[in-house]
Amino acid sequence: MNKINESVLTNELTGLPNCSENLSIHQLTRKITARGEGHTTNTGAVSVVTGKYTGRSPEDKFIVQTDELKDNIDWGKVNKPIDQNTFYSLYIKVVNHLRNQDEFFSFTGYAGADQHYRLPIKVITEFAWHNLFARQLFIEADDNDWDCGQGCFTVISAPSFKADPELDGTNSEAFIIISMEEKVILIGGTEYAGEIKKSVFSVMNYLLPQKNVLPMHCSANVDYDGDVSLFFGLSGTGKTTLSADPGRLLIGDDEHAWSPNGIFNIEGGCYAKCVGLSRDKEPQIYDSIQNGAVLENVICTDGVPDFDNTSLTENTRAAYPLRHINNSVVPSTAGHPRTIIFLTADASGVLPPISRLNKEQAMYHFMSGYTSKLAGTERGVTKPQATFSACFGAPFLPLNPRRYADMLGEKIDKHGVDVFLINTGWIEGPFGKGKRIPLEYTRAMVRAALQGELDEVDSSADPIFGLQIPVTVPEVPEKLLRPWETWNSYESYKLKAEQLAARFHENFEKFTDVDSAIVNAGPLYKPV
Ligand SMILES: Nc1ncnc2c1ncn2[C@@H]1O[C@H](COP(=O)(O)OP(=O)(O)O)[C@@H](O)[C@H]1O
Ligand SMILES: C=C(OP(=O)(O)O)C(=O)O
Ligand SMILES: [Mn+2]
Repeated sequence: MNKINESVLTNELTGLPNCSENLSIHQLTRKITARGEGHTTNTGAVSVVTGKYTGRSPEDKFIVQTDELKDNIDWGKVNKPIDQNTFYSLYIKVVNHLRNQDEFFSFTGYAGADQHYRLPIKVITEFAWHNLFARQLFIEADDNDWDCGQGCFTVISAPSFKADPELDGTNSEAFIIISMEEKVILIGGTEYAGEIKKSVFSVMNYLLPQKNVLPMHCSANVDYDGDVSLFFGLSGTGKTTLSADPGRLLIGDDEHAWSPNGIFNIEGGCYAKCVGLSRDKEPQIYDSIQNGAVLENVICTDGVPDFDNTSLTENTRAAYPLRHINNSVVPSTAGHPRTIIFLTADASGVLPPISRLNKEQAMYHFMSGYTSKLAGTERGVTKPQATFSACFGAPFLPLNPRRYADMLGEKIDKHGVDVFLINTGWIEGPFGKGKRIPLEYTRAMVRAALQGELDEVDSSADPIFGLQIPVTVPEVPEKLLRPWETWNSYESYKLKAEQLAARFHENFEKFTDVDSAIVNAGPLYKPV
């Protein structure tokens, strides 16, 4: 028996008279307004603010270190160890904190749309709105269908419980602690709902590889002939935006897994960034913010959201279930991908807007995970910050990135997948300095790649990065395709590009024992 069961807290939280279980969307919405947690908007969404924490807090995230995990987890800056006793004493405090509330909430459902691989989860929250978030983001069980099976994971979220770092062994008042052994995720001190979904994703990134399933930080959609595409990318690179496509069916916007049977969504809902959201540019996302959706940190006046107001954060969010998008696939499973797109938001304006990757380049760029952290998603990031985030999702990977990369490589090979690198970042030239490449052009490039329109198009070689750039893409100004032509001077382009290439090489040094063909698929330019 484990320590939690032995403790005085044998009574589970659920089952207590003050625990409201599996309330409906309507009931939760009423609770949220009655308890003063938030307001409803003109479209029936719920609007809440999260206070101090408006993005993820990576410094506050820990994994409980046990003998079994010692050699399995890739310990370091992302996966910081915390000892079992520290976890247990904090767990007891948090549970008591919840038990002492007049009311708290519980949702039972699943992570994983494929019945063979799904993980039963329980999300126990102090706030009604976090429970609505969980209901919308995870997968609902059919009535009476929920089966804890071989082990349910419990997420406990108690934002008003603030840790004392000195006493409790945390980094700050906020903490996100994962115990794989106890199957518990303990969250306190922060109200940002993204912690709930991304910590479950971290758990899936640990569990699924054991079942020979590859978890992926990507969105997914499928055309009407069944051709599946994946869009990998770190936060803000366009997974949610670009996967919402009226011409294709949405499978999911953020977390998927690839099994021997095909792909499946880990979640049942989407979590879209809302900064600058307009019906004109992103109609599907805009129209999903209806009854039961949750708006986080969006300023509303008389119930009308102002998506241009970033006074609380750049990282404003909307959470809604997949069924709010009319062309979505629920249950969200599909076949093997035919095309994979790596999204990168290059802040230095030197990566081409689209290039085709051969197999070795695909591996090289997946392992590198070059992009920028965008303002707001992580605490302390206020402007685009270049980063190498392995597998385009380093913050969520408990295992060594090689595990995931090797699995992806095998699958790309086996299924003959086409891979493209698309830069959704900042470009020099025609649209003004410091502007992101217009969304309409990125969409046109994605369309061309997915419809096979680039298969017959010649390509030109990128002089610094060695990427194959299509010479033309329908509906995209030709000049935009080759960054060295958009810069005012070739020399300044070259300098910047060489600097970035050098960073690629430097970052890749951490990968030892890699096939030389993959190492050589990096940038052509090498610093002397
Ligand atoms: N060229 C572009 N491609 C994709 N997104 C863009 C582009 N230009 C601006 N954006 C904006 O960037 C944000 C992308 O965020 P999102 O799709 O939520 O990323 P992710 O899901 O990867 O975190 C959206 O707010 C979108 O409107
Ligand atoms: C929710 C997050 O991810 P994304 O922006 O990819 O949706 C996050 O990183 O906190
Ligand atoms: Mn997203």
